[in-house]
Amino acid sequence: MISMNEAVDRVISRAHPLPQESVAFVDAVGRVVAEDFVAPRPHPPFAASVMDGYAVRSADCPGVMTLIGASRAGAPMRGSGNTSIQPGQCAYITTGAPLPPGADAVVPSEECRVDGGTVSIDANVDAGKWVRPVGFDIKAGETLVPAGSLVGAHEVGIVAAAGGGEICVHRKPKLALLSTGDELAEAGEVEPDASSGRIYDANRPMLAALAKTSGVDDVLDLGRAVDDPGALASLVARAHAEGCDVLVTSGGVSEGDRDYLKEVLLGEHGGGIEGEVHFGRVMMKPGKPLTFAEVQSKTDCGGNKMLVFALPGNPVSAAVTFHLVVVPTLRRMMGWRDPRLRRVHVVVSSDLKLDPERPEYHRATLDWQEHTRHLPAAHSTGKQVSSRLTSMRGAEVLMELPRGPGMVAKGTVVSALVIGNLSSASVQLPAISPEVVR
Ligand SMILES: Nc1nc2c(c(=O)[nH]1)N[C@H]1C(S)=C(S)[C@@H](COP(=O)(O)OP(=O)(O)OC[C@H]3O[C@@H](n4cnc5c(N)ncnc54)[C@H](O)[C@@H]3O)O[C@H]1N2
Ligand code: MOO
Repeated sequence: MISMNEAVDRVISRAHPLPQESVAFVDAVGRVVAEDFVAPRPHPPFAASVMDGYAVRSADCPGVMTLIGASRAGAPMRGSGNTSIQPGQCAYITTGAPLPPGADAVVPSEECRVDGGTVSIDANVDAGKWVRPVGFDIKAGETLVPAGSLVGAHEVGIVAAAGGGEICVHRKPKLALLSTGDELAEAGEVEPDASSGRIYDANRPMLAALAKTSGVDDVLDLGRAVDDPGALASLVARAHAEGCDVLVTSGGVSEGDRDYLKEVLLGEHGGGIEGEVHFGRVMMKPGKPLTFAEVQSKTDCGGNKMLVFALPGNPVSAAVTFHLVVVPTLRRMMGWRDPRLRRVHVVVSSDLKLDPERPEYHRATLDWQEHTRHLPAAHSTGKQVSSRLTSMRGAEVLMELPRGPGMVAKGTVVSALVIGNLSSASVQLPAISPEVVR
């Protein structure tokens, strides 16, 4: 059986960045830039004041100057005849307004005495003081958003400041989702009778939400399928025919007499598809039967290959394996340069029993406490059985625990993969001033 690290390597080696497309910059949030976005013009496009005050010729200061006009943001100084500042003259100016020709500095209004039509300044003023020259913030031709960057709100603002336009980004993958199992009922539907052996489908809504939080919005919902090989084959074929880049299924990949998915992916049950299963078991917990395959049309062998992740049916196994292998795949297709989950070090906050047979991804929430110094404390989410989905509640990391025997003692530092949004993690540290850091 391969290790999880080997599984991730195999998956990433078969996921390729999708072709690029141009989108309006406001629609590029969450996308990865495929070609550098370069500033077409400088910012500011004119020398601009940093303060509300008076635009002067520095050589005139200290001194008394005649006020000849005003330059306001959006309303540069204009006038009949000569609008440039001559020796002995100055102009009122607001923050962001163009510096009038002839002036080379700005003096804040608090440092000026205004008396009718004259302005007195008592101190020396350096040329360039309180002025942002042309291109001070952004130079023309400067790379504003380099290829490989993930576009967020700040990048949108930067591109807007440069005049907006289209950004060249990688296409996002189209993902199909399918739950399998005779026992599944749709959440929200009438409660199944306990004697029917039916349970609600937790995986599809959860995986759809995980796809969304991973940045994928084009999702083909294939619904729930009964454990019938022909029906499964035609649904896999449909996902391929509809141009899905990735298909994620759950259930039906273990050893039961109705676990047909591996055979279906190999093309043994029709549907006009054939496939290659790259691995069908991984030495890890939870999610040992995790299966990864590539499927293509039998009649068009040179056509697109769809990556298929057949996740185990147990809901925790489905969630954990989605994070471990599907998220890096989606990231790679969206153009991420480093698509792997981020690894951090954490301090275990209670004794944890190791699994004697398989390395385990133990779910935990984090909090930063003074006594753990610079590392966060990781609190187990409790019983880790793969059917107990509440062990995923609030989970921010998957601690990478080795195979047993024995335990990991409270206070031990272990590595953990980040699956949550750490900006909402519980942080209890006092602020540190720079002197303390030194
Ligand atoms: N003889 C063996 N049996 C099992 C093995 C094994 O190695 N040998 N592996 C076990 C492990 S580990 C796992 S994990 C499960 C995975 O099995 P499947 O992927 O075939 O999943 P199912 O049997 O279809 O379902 C397992 C479990 O999960 C429930 N389930 C399925 N789908 C959903 C859903 N959409 N929402 C909520 N719950 C779901 C299902 O009812 C079962 O209880 O196999 C072990 N067996
Ligand atoms: O690998 Mo399974 O997820 O232990 O139940």
